[in-house]
Amino acid sequence: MTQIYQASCTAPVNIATLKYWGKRDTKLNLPTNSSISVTLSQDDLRTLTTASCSSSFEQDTLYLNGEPHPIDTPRTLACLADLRSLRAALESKDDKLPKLSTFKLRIVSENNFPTAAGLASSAAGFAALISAIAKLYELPQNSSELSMIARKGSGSACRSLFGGYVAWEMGELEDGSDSKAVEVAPVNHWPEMQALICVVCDVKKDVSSTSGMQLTVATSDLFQERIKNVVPKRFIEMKKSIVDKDFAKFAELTIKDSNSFHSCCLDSYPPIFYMNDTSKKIIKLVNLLNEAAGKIIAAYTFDAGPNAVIYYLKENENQVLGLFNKVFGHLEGWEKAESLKSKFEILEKFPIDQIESNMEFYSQGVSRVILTQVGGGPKSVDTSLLDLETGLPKKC
Ligand SMILES: Nc1ncnc2c1ncn2[C@@H]1O[C@H](COP(=O)(O)OP(=O)(O)OP(=O)(O)O)[C@@H](O)[C@H]1O
Ligand SMILES: C[C@@](O)(CCOP(=O)(O)OP(=O)(O)O)CC(=O)O
Repeated sequence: MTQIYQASCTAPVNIATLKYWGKRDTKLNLPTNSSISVTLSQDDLRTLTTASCSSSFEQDTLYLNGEPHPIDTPRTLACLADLRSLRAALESKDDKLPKLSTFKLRIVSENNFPTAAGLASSAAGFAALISAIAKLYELPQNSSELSMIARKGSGSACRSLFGGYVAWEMGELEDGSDSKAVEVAPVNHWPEMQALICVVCDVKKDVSSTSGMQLTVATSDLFQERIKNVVPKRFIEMKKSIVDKDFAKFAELTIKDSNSFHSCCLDSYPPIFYMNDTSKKIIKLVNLLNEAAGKIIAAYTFDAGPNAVIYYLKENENQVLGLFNKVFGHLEGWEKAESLKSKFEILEKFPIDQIESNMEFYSQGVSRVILTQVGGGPKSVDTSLLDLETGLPKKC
């Protein structure tokens, strides 16, 4: 039987605290502003990808969650072309290397969370795909270099090449060779960062990020102010807040940036709405919580959809989860917090009567919660999703 070469990697989801919104080059996914994100733990949300190649494979194929998935999209093809050309360069220098760059690829991938549900599956998906192929090809490129390939798959995917706190530097060059992800701080610099995700029940968004940001770039005046004057300053301040582990500052900037991004969506013509009434209820709960605490202990942020991600520190877990468990405690996702529940509390100054008397209203609209935290970057793993006997995805 012809030899099958294979390698597997996992990669995380990242949720931006300073949003990427707008492209200056749609083909290369070059952004109009720099952005910052927190990488979330792969214990809770991760993609596992096995990349394989063989001279016996007749075409490039991708299986996602057990089903064949299109691989011939311009973005995926751009990623594969870059990786193959880096491998070809190695092969041209060393005759002994097998000519993997000429073989067709078979990629098998699984997300352990809902795909295309506004939970950044494309970011984890492209980061895992690039990491697994780079491992298969034994490429020497570092994470920043690989992030530039992931960026061509999906802009935000470039930040999933790192763990911890990550910046995507927008760069200036036309060929995108300076538009890459870099580490702001590793997980262990500020491991106390937690994230509560409220998955809001909704149909698939009707305006994709890609088309939404193009509409904003073309029509929003507010957006010009955002990229010229707001984000450049915020980028520096947010990096500093991470280095200083200044949660109040980090949280304020995160909240303001989510608001600014959604304002630009509303200012687009015709307007784009990603948040819904449930999202607004969650914003209200976070605001009331921070007011009751007398300082910012929780920061909400929303991507191009209604799901809320709430960042908070471990030291405020009982107060933050106490409130959200009160409202959404009936939902799936609290199993992880079982041992903490006895310590959950409602802050004395929190107007809980207001919420309790309207509980039906507040508790509706969320389908599940995910409790997670800051986590590490892509990992090389031995687990393979490929059945070497059949050359097909393993049956789970
Ligand atoms: N594991 C994966 N491997 C390769 N591609 C993937 C993988 N997971 C997701 N994708 C690609 O990303 C697409 C989903 O991206 P989409 O932007 O619609 O949703 P999302 O990333 O989950 O949500 P959002 O971008 O709003 O956070 C999938 O249809 C698929 O093409
Ligand atoms: C709101 C965002 O989540 C937008 C993400 O946009 P994508 O990275 O999904 O867009 P493409 O580059 O077109 O694939 C903000 C962010 O993650 O920074």
